[in-house]
Amino acid sequence: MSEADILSADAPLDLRLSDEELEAHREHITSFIADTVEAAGAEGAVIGLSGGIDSTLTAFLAVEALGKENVHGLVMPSVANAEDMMSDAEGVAQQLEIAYDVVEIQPIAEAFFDVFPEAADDRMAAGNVYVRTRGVLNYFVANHENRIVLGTGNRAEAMTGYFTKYGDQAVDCNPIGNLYKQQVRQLAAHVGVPEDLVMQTPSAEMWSGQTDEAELGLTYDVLDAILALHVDGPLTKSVTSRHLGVTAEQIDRVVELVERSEHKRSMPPAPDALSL
Ligand SMILES: Nc1ncnc2c1ncn2[C@@H]1O[C@H](COP(=O)(O)OP(=O)(O)OC[C@H]2O[C@@H]([n+]3cccc(C(=O)O)c3)[C@H](O)[C@@H]2O)[C@@H](O)[C@H]1O
Ligand SMILES: Nc1ncnc2c1ncn2[C@@H]1O[C@H](COP(=O)(O)OP(=O)(O)OP(=O)(O)O)[C@@H](O)[C@H]1O
Ligand SMILES: [Mg+2]
Repeated sequence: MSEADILSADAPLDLRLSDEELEAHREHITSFIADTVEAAGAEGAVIGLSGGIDSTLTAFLAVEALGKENVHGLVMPSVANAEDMMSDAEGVAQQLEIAYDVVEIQPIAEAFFDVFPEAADDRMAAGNVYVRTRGVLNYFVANHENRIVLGTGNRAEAMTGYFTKYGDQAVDCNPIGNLYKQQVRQLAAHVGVPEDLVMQTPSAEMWSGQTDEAELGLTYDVLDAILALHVDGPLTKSVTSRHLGVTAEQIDRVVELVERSEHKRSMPPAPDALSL
């Protein structure tokens, strides 16, 4: 989009896609999933189901792309998960009629906590253990069943580094990785995800009461708009601030999140080869 198009839009925070655009995304993403599975010579996909909107939408699209018999869901509760989220996750698997397992990860995480008890009280370090444990289990099943692991990361999370390095980002592909969070909700509603799941408060559930927006210090509407118009788009900081009605500090915060998380989006670096 050009700067003139952006500035003439009525609702600056609204990254709404038309029905035609949503349908194009649906077809593009389902083809992507089918092609990725085929290119891997795999027989289907594994996906972690949290009851949240990212995994629910990805599961809906995966079933459309691969057929329900080729998607295996894993629901992996820890003590940090709300019970209603876990029953929502099972409800998604049941609605889609896919095979799924419920794997309690608390005992696995406790084995890690026991060997470094001093780290177990650090909620971020401990929360990342839950996330990485789920990644290990996804690959355990994928290796055994010749499946690929579907990631559920969206564009706002990828750009801000709002994921656990080698945790929920340790996947084979991210079908919704180019959609901002608002667009994830729109596409979810479009493909028939139940309304209560579409409107759920986003949470990583690494500790009780965690929410994405409180931790990020930004709502997804503001975050998406700053990413789309300023970081991905052509608007300068001052034009973005005036156009969106956001503060310079909010823009600085987003830019800082993007810059600080560069290491999460690239392969681990090594020094240049020395020719001796
Ligand atoms: N500049 C740099 N160059 C190379 N490596 C660097 C680095 N800075 C940190 N690191 C490494 O990265 C580690 C920190 O990264 P990491 O382990 O990911 O941990 P961290 O980024 O501190 O925490 C993960 C964040 O993602 C959020 N999250 C996680 C999982 C799911 C979701 C969700 O939305 O569902 C959200 C979570 O709430 C938290 O804000 C450091 O311990 C260090 O090993
Ligand atoms: N308890 C869980 N069981 C299985 N998978 C999980 C669980 N918690 C998280 N995951 C996986 O980690 C992914 C990242 O979590 P994230 O919170 O970003 O997405 P979400 O829960 O699907 O959506 P939302 O952002 O609305 O909370 C999930 O999409 C899911 O694949
Ligand atoms: Mg979640």
